[in-house]
Amino acid sequence: MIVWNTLTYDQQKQALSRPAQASADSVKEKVSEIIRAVKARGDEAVLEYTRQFDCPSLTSLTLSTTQLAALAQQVNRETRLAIQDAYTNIKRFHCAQEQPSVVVETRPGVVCEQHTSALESVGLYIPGGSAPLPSTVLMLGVPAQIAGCDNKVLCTPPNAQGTIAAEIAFAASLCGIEKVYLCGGAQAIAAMAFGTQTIPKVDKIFGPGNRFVTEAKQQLSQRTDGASMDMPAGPSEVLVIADDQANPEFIAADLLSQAEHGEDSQAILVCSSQYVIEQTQAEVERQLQVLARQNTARAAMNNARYILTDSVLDAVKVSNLYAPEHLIVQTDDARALLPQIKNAGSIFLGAWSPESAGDYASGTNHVLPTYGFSRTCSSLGLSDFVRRFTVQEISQQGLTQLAETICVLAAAEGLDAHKRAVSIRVQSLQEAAK
Ligand SMILES: NC(=O)c1ccc[n+]([C@@H]2O[C@H](COP(=O)([O-])OP(=O)(O)OC[C@H]3O[C@@H](n4cnc5c(N)ncnc54)[C@H](O)[C@@H]3O)[C@@H](O)[C@H]2O)c1
Ligand SMILES: N[C@H](CO)Cc1c[nH]c[nH+]1
Ligand SMILES: [Zn+2]
Repeated sequence: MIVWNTLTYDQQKQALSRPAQASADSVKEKVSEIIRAVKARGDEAVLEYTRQFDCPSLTSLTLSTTQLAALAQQVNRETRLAIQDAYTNIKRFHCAQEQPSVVVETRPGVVCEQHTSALESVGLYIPGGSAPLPSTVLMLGVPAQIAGCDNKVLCTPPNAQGTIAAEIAFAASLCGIEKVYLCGGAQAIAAMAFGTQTIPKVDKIFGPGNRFVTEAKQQLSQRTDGASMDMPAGPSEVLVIADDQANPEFIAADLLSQAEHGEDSQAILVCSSQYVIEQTQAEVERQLQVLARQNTARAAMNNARYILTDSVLDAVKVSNLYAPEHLIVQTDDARALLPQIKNAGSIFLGAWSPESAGDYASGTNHVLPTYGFSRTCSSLGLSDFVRRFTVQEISQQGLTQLAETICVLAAAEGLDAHKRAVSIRVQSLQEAAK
């Protein structure tokens, strides 16, 4: 247990350091090598890496529409209904995010508009290294479908048998996704950014992934021949703020729910009660015993932090410093803390709002910024799948009214041609009026 108010500034930084960044340099180098290979050799390189990391016997990167439909058929009724229910809630929440066009007459005859249009071609990355994530298909596919993106390209790593989980195929079919490719990791991101003989080039790439995926997104977003990216959404993080009223069993379950994603997941409890921290630690140990992914969760819990603060408000300050992907608030009046919370990808208020609800079915998006990027990046939403553009239409009267302001500002900037583009019009109006 870490007692926050005894730490120096450097110790506080250390207490909130993220495990996934430790090996960043070797990951950077490996990812650069993969990107270079995909750029130079296209499909051949993607296939080579996919054989190396995912499926040694793979012969084709494509999953045909017939194969996709056959896989989707294999999903049992219970799972099918659950995927459909989650789809409905996610669709309801994301449909409500639609932005109406803005039309404003800033002064008579000067009409300014803002509209949106769907991105034409989007790449959806669905993680599959450690667990296939059909829920992520919904989180990316639903907003892409609502926005009306014409081209939806999905990449996900194949399993050792050279195929994908039936649930991924079913979720993809619900979202109207027909182009599915069997590749993962940095090679999949590079393939969608550059385009290969088989995999179409896309304008923007979405989706979470491990450190190789996240690094590839970062590197490719900085290249003129790359693609835009949604956000850095890497290894899962959860931070729980709790007080002496919180239930240690619930807290432990929430910490473990993210720890089981991967060894580099991070779980942090910041709590104003030493008793609750100690009970939670004991409970984590008890619950670990029965988890199927006990080894992964245990390894991640080695990076867990239990931080004792003087008050709940101090706990919020610690959380703001860390800027977690997910923040769960299990305190007496959780909503009352909301105005103090500055940085968090998605916030879960109260004892009955576990993070798993947002991961699967409540309706919010589970693709969220990690590594502290929740300070500046938003959780994924409909607006990420559209671009905004403005339109203006100015009448003779409108331009005449604006002319002096424009001409004075253009002169102040020493840009004569700008000034002339207005004055020439105003003069023509004055001459016509003579
Ligand atoms: N932040 C979010 O919104 C969010 C949402 C869902 C999942 N996640 C995270 O996504 C991650 C999924 O990771 P995953 O590993 O299960 O699947 P993944 O699909 O992201 O990664 C698997 C791929 O990693 C590549 N890879 C593995 N070892 C490699 C190596 N040594 N060198 C180069 N490439 C290598 C392989 O190409 C493989 O196909 C988890 O960390 C999970 O926490 C985050
Ligand atoms: N918690 C993950 C985001 O960090 C999303 C997820 C998918 N499936 C289960 N959980
Ligand atoms: Zn999760």
